[in-house]
Amino acid sequence: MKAAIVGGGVIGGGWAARFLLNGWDVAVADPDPQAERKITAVLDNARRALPALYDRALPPEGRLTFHANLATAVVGADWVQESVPEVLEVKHRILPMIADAAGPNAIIGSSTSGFKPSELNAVGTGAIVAHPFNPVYLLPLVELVGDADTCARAAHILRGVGMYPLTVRQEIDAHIADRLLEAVWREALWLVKDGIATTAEIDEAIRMGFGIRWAQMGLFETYRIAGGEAGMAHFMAQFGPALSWPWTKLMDVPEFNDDLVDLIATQSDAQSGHLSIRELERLRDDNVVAMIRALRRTGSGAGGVVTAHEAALPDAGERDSLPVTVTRQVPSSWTDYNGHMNETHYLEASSLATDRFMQMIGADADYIASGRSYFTVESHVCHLNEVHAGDRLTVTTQVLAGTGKRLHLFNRIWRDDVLAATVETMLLHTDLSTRRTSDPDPAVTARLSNWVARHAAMPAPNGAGRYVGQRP
Ligand SMILES: NC(=O)C1=CN([C@@H]2O[C@H](COP(=O)(O)OP(=O)(O)OC[C@H]3O[C@@H](n4cnc5c(N)ncnc54)[C@H](O)[C@@H]3O)[C@@H](O)[C@H]2O)C=CC1
Ligand SMILES: C[N+](C)(C)CC(=O)CC(=O)[O-]
Repeated sequence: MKAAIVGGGVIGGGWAARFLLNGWDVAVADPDPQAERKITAVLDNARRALPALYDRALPPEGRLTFHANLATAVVGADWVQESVPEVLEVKHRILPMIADAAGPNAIIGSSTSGFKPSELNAVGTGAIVAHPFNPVYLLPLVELVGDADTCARAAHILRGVGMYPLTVRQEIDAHIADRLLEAVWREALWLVKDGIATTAEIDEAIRMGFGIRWAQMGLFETYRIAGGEAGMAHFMAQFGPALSWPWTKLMDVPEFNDDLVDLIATQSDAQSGHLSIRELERLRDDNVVAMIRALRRTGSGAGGVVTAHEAALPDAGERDSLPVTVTRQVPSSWTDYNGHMNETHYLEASSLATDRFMQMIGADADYIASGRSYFTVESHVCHLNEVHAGDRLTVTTQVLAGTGKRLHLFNRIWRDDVLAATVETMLLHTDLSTRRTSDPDPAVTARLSNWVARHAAMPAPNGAGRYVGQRP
């Protein structure tokens, strides 16, 4: 699949990373001679952040090309994303050029933050609004506005690259999310202009309180809880009257002039000027990754999107006639003061492989919910080669024994073609209500026996049965 990105600035760079790291070829068209350098910097950040959301490897990266000529970039693309500046005349000039060069089935999305499809298509290009959020390679939301069939096709493609398409029922200036953001932005500008708060104080007011709430429940569910046991009706009854109190200045906007720009920019420099934009991006990305990973535990918000995308990634197949039970990229959070993957994560990778093998023999989530599982009783890790952030790992699982309650596995952790570690592990089938060992369900035993039979003919792995300190 090929994506063309027209306009490779902040947002175009983010789109390029999102498609590229999901295996698409990406062609970028931007007249700025600095565009390639800037996108390379965004990509460096995206490569350390996006794979860290997943417990499985994303597809191999696609091919990235840069083009001075818009038509060369667009030709043959399945998706064209216009991301030029938010100036209607510029979009009106670029969109017909895209439509002329694109194939009839290509989706043309515009990143516009505020223009309606009817405004964009006054020049008749068939574009839809596909409005993303910065950083596009991490945040799943894309607001889709426009022709229903095109939006449905677009939604399918966006889910395939791990995004969350939200189709806006009716076109409106600034769609849904930017109307909300704009309201907060206007009020914040008033607070700074009137000398009530600094930019830093306003940011603390957001991130120490409601900012944390919104990532996991949004506005309405949060306020439902705030109504106490009587829920939303009580919340409305209590705070409804406040709408007519002088809590808000949203009806008018501060005059946009040089004084306001100077005031905000000076305070912002004092607040964050000690860090470069790329450093701030990395700080933001690390925090966002950690938050989305936390949300994966409950399936809330963006966490549920990543989990669903991960489940749809293709199976890894076999290696050396053994099932590949894990493929994943090493996140920087797995590395330590020695500059390589910390020992805990070898066991984590092996544990993920064992979980996958349990699923393959039918000891899956439903089986565990029915009160039966396997407990690990012993593991032995051999560290053979170093692993670094960004390396791709594959883990294979060999069954050494699997009769009765016992499940004896040998997981090999590969860094490309290098054997990085082996983990030999013994598990016992357990009844979760008595917490005592028990025989597995006959269906699990039967599946396991098949694997035992397949692996019985294989030579015993080098290193199986080793103890600490043993010479090779
Ligand atoms: N920055 C943000 O937070 C967000 C921006 N957007 C939208 O994304 C679009 C782009 O915004 P940014 O990336 O922030 O702007 P930007 O200024 O960072 O990038 C715009 C890019 O377009 C390029 N460009 C200008 N004329 C061009 C042409 N004729 N052909 C190809 N490239 C051309 C420029 O060289 C520049 O690299 C806007 O419509 C904006 O509303 C959407 C979501 C968030
Ligand atoms: C400021 N903005 C209107 C360009 C913001 C957006 O459109 C979305 C975002 O990422 O905040």
